[in-house]
Amino acid sequence: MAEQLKLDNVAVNVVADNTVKPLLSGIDLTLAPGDYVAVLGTNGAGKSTMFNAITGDIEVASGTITLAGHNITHEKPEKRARLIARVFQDPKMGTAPRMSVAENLLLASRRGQRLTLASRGLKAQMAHFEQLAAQTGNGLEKALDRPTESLSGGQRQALSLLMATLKRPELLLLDEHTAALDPKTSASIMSVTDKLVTQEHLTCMMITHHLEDALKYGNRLIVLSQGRIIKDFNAEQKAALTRADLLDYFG
Ligand SMILES: Nc1ncnc2c1ncn2[C@@H]1O[C@H](COP(=O)(O)OP(=O)(O)OP(=O)(O)O)[C@@H](O)[C@H]1O
Repeated sequence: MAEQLKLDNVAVNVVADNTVKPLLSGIDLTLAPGDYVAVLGTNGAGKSTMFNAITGDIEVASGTITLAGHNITHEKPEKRARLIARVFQDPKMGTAPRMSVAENLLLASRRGQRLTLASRGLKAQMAHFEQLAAQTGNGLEKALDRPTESLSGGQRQALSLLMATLKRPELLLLDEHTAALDPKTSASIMSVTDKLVTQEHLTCMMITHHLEDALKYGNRLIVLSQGRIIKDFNAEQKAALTRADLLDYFG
């Protein structure tokens, strides 16, 4: 199997009150290119810590992390950010508030390059940005000149997703990215997410507490508990799962 992401026996510890507390232990996970994995687990199970270990926001105590053929285990987060895009729960996290939607998209299109906001560059890209924004189905294309702080949470999260995927990431990490949205907006952001991930065949992990979304989207589903992966369902097994099966893991 081709390997896009491989976590090999990854452990993460923190020291609190002079004792070592394991946050992640023995994490083994291999994703093929295009794998789209729902990540479930109770509060505190270690889901965000696993993402932090991959992005370098927390150091691993042992084990190795390989992404697209690069051993990134000890690389700085800034360097990994060229390969990894992450969308957070808070719509304010992903965008620069005073800059317009189009300027944010231009920045995202130049991720990893030197930043110059030449208006010529912006003009040349406007038609492309309009087309991209229209895909999200929430009027974002009519707001290209507006500062992102004036957008709705849903529009802002749609923009965060476009920015995360504009320059194809080797890995897309979605960290409860619909949790702060109302049910209708959340459903619409999930459908944009699904379109972007499947059309572009992106390798993606999505933390969610919405069991329906975990069942509906993606070709794999993993469950974390107490810092370990306790279940890894493939597409066939996932298709046979029910909400009740998943609820058992939250007992
Ligand atoms: N930097 C840190 N220092 C100390 N403890 C931490 C640190 N980061 C996470 N933890 C602890 O590790 C455990 C796992 O946290 P994590 O945020 O990964 O859980 P989670 O599965 O994402 O939970 P949630 O669903 O609530 O977001 C929690 O008990 C948390 O308090």
